[in-house]
Amino acid sequence: MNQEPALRIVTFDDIISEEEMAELLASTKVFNQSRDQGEANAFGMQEGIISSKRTSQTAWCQDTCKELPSYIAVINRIAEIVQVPSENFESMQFLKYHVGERYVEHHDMNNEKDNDFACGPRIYTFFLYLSDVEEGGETHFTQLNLSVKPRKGSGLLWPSVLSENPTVQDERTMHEAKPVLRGMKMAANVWVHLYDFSTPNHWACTGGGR
Ligand SMILES: O=C(O)CCC(=O)C(=O)O
Ligand SMILES: [Fe+2]
Repeated sequence: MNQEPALRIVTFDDIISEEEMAELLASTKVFNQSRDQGEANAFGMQEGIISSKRTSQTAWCQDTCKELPSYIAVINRIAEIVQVPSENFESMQFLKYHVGERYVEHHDMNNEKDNDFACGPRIYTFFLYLSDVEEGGETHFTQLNLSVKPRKGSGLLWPSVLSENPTVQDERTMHEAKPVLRGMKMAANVWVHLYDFSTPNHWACTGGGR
């Protein structure tokens, strides 16, 4: 019998505390215009291109940010939930959306070329909502007709690949960030790869410096 493989999208309350949010955001003052993943060169280093699809601002948790007790605690919490070692995680990426800003429909596993990278494709997204939003700013799964409203401190986990074959994109998790209509949206991505991300990312792997 041909059965649709299972798909679980899970929400978590209070996955990050007020104090942890404050510590992480205080360490990342520089937000840049969001970039997309451009073409990869021969070494697997992707070009970052200013995005027309994503009008938010982005900042990466880097260097001392990654040594903060809050960062380590949150990352360990996520590793425990997804049962994947934190070496397979990209650094946390913070997002800030003002009124009118959004991210159009896309998939977090770019395409099956991501399998060519040493770190493999992104298998999960663990998304953190770092603010409430007065109106708009939902994460909307376009194929599933499912909208998640930002709630400060909550988390959302979804897969980007099929559990029975993690090299194949799960097209059901196409999604968009709806425009913020009132207020401001702060959030963060933690992308989880199939293989070790930290070691190959020293030389080149998807996600480096975007
Ligand atoms: O802001 C959101 O709700 C989703 C953002 C997103 O999909 C992304 O950054 O890849
Ligand atoms: Fe996304």
